[in-house]
Amino acid sequence: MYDPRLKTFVTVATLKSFSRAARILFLSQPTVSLQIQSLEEQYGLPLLNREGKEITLTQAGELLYQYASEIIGLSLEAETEIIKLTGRLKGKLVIGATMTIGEYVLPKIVGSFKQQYPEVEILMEVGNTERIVRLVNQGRFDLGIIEGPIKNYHLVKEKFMEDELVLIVPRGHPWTELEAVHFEELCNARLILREPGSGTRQVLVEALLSRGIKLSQLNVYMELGSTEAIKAAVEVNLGVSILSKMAIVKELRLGSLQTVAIKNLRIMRTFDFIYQENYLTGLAKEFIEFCLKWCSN
Ligand SMILES: O=S([O-])[O-]
Repeated sequence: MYDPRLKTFVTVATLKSFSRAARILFLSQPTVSLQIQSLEEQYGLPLLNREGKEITLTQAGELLYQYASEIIGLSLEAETEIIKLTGRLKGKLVIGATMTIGEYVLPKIVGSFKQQYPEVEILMEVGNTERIVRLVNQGRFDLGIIEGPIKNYHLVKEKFMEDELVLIVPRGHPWTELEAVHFEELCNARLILREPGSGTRQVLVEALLSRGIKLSQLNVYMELGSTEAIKAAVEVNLGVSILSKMAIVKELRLGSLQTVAIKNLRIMRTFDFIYQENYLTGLAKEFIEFCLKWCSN
């Protein structure tokens, strides 16, 4: 077990804020300040520059940051090895998952993980990619699982599985007669999209950009922050949408939604695990392995 002041120091340095670190660590702000102060007294040098708007690391702080991150990482590694030795997983795992993953992929996996490891408590929060990435970076989750690109954050990303975004239309829509719809037709159709910040939307935007098309050239009729709401809107013919194949399995089976190919455009993406470097807990590591095995079966 490492000195808990190191975790506090690394959290303050990462978030550049005492108050945010206090919130994440469930400590009061005076406790966070006292812990940093006692480290500074121990080393006899200031670790943080507090002048100006942002907290930055001093030279001693930079050094300690590197060592502290390694110490914490090694401690988590030791935890993983000991878990393997005992073969008994227990504890709490806090996951942040994006919508498609949290609502359509993880429930089954979490269910069988719980069956195998009943002593593990799993807490899962669902949000869009932007939110999950931000909260993983703040240390709020042990593990994030996302469906869009990471922007402006230094986090470890590991591939979970492949996914495809598909064009969905309501039952009986004239496009279902076509082999594939031309892009020009799609540009004129009423499109129902996920909100900005969602991976689903970002992946679509990037796929369009790679073909020289801007989102503004499409007729975006509605933006909804929920996959279920989008499916319901398409079912009642308010427009068409582009969603993950994983999210429409039930509707395809029931026939309430249908997919249509887009000529010369296939939108593939990956779902990815994300976590802070050196901060992967033993439980999170086991969960990643479990998910990968589950998918390969
Ligand atoms: O929930 S998403 O699409 O980031």
